[in-house]
Amino acid sequence: MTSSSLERPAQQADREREQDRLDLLHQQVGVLREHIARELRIVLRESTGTAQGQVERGATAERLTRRLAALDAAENGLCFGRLDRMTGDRLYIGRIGVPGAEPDDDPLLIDWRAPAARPFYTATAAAPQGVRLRRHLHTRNRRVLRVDDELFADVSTVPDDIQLSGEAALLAALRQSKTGRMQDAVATLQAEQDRIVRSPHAGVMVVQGSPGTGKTVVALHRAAYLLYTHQRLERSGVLVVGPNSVFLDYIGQVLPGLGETSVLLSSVGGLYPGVLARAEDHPGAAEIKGRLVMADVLETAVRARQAAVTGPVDVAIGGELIRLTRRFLADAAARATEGGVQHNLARPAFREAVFDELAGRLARVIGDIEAGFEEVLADQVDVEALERAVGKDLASVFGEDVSVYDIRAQEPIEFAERKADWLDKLPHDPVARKLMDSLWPVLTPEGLLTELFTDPDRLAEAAPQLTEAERALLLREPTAPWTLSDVSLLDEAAELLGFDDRAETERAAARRAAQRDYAQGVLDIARASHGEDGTAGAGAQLNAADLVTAEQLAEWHGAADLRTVAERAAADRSWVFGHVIADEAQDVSPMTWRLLVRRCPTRSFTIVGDAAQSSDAAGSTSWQQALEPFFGTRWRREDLTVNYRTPAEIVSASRPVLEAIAADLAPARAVRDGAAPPRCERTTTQEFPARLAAVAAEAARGGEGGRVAVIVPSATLERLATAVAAEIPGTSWGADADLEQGVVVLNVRQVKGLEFDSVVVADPQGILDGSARGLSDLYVALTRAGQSLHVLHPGPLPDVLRHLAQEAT
Ligand SMILES: Nc1ncnc2c1ncn2[C@@H]1O[C@H](COP(=O)(O)OP(=O)(O)OP(=O)(O)O)[C@@H](O)[C@H]1O
Repeated sequence: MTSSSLERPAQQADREREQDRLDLLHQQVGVLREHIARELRIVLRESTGTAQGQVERGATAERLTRRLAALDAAENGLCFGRLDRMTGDRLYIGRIGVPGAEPDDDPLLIDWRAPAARPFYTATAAAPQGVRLRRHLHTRNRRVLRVDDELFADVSTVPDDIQLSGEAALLAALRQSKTGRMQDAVATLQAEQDRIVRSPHAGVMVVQGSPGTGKTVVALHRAAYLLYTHQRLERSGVLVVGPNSVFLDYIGQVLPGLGETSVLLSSVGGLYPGVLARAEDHPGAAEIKGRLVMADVLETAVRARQAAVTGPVDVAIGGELIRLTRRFLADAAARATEGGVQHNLARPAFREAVFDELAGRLARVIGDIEAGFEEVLADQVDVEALERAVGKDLASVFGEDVSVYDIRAQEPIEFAERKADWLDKLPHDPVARKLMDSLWPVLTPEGLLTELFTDPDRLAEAAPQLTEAERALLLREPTAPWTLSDVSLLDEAAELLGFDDRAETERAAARRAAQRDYAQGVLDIARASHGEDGTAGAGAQLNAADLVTAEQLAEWHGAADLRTVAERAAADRSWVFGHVIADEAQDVSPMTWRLLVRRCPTRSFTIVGDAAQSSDAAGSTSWQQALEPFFGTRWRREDLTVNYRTPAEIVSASRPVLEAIAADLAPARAVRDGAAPPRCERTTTQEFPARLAAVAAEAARGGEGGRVAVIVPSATLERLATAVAAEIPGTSWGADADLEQGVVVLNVRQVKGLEFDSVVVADPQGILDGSARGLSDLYVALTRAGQSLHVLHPGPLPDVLRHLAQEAT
């Protein structure tokens, strides 16, 4: 590969000069920090005032705390670049912007997201964009270790291969051993990535790229960029959705490291507040639950709980048998839900209609009886005497407040009073309450789904569109855990059912806890800003922690909701995000797309993924097909073309698998080569677990502190992981795997989006046979390695990997 520019060796004098600059920057950040901490202490010291004042102070404290957090986050690698322009001026590029000491001074540091910083990522020898020199500063613990320069002046050759910005810095970043946590790439973003990160496109953008092309890098940096550029997003927040919690752990540090707190990272299983689904369905069940038709199934299931009776309903109440006709109930149900009112919200209207009918009928029936009495009595008996005689009995039948006086009252007044009387009583009447619970029960999403999937009759009634075999796949035990594919159904059900008290109560409790935690956080920061030895910093008089406890502060701020945007959004199903970023989006099911669009009705989406890596039976292999129902044709596609993760030797190993998925697919070009060719080894079924453990141990020994993944078929994960753990203590595996351990054992679903220095793919045929999209799964497994790949197969090698055996012999 040809370099895009001429690099010159870093001079010691340059390094020293840059060290001076870095010292100045850190000093200025220290001044800023002390200034903000002092403001925060003043806010905390102010005595309580009006409720409005408290809210405003709460908001100010939150803003200042966020600024302190952003300064903290920028500490490592504060400044990483310099641009010298042809015009002679010079810009330093870093994680945050740092103003000069005086208001009129030029900024000391430009935020990487500012327009002025752009040429740092996009200038090339062919199109230098006014840049004469681009310098990368490599720093650690506030020390400048090295500088790499690219001079764009006097370049006589134009590159004919991949154009890399800051090639030396990029390759140095890529050579580092993996830590089990993704690092940000602000210092080395490449031009094609930068274009997507900064895209002004407000609608739906699909970023397609082969494994290792930096789709996740682009997605996360785009979130940070959008938050920087669009202030409004700070209030509404950005939602980043990933495939599972191991993946979220892997990427979890990137955005806080960039100082961003308004981003909610969630796995698909965590998108419904109050439930963290981890279990997986049978692939067949997952596929069915992901179909859009499930929205109709749930709607039918809800309707079946709305007075959907097959005949009249007889109610034994008030000593009478009142018949409610099917027609009456259907009309009342239709009126209650008119205009799309949700089930639980429609219940009061339906109840009012039914109670009104019951009360009227009871009042009339009793009125008729009494009128009959009166006629008979008027002819034959002394009414006054009878009143005295039966008054007691009537009261015992109809209640204390039905007096004999009523018998002689005027009919309309009498009827109205009796009806009103019943209307007061019915809400407390056990028969009436039971009637309502059976005709129109209050439903929770969890209850609705449990009933639906545990009762074959209910399911058959709600899902006539599914075959009997399909319905059988959906049936489960009442105690079965929620699965990943249940989450979008729970959300859909919540949408149909409407407000649910229980969730609100939980939310209020979470809010109180968060306020306490927040208050403690404020105090911790105030304490830290006060100086490690407990003495006040320049100009400071009091330490907030000396003044108030976390509880007092939480109470004092009670009127304001002090949680970060991400925390508030996480607890609120109805939160509307300003932008949604979906990673590994090829696996998102239609029902989950429906949920995501509800979270962002303005349809501002960045969708990143690789159609060839789709292993979810409910996902899609075609963007057009997957997105059309939700976004029509209003989306734009961008492609990433360079593979940063996998060396060329490993890319070639996976190529035939990719071609078997679809003949027209080609892998992205690898930025590196020179890795050892992948190893392929056959073993026997008996020896397989022990041999796998030995191969993993060998990879761990050779990895120089790097990370090793053993990727196995789901069906044999437990057994094989146990064998590996017996050989390598500390081996971690499964849905809770700790990626910071040297060796992890995972199935393909768990390994999605991750990367390791060395990868052992165990039993490729088992991986192929493990799902309907086995080829895509095998492709994912083969493309996780940054340094070395080993394939171990008990039994014959699958056809798509034959070339490995030939290369190995
Ligand atoms: N500009 C860059 N600078 C430094 N490292 C980069 C850059 N772009 C990508 N990388 C590195 O390349 C690797 C692959 O990136 P990433 O995980 O974003 O790829 P991906 O396209 O999401 O892959 P997959 O499809 O497998 O999920 C990561 O280690 C990432 O840090």
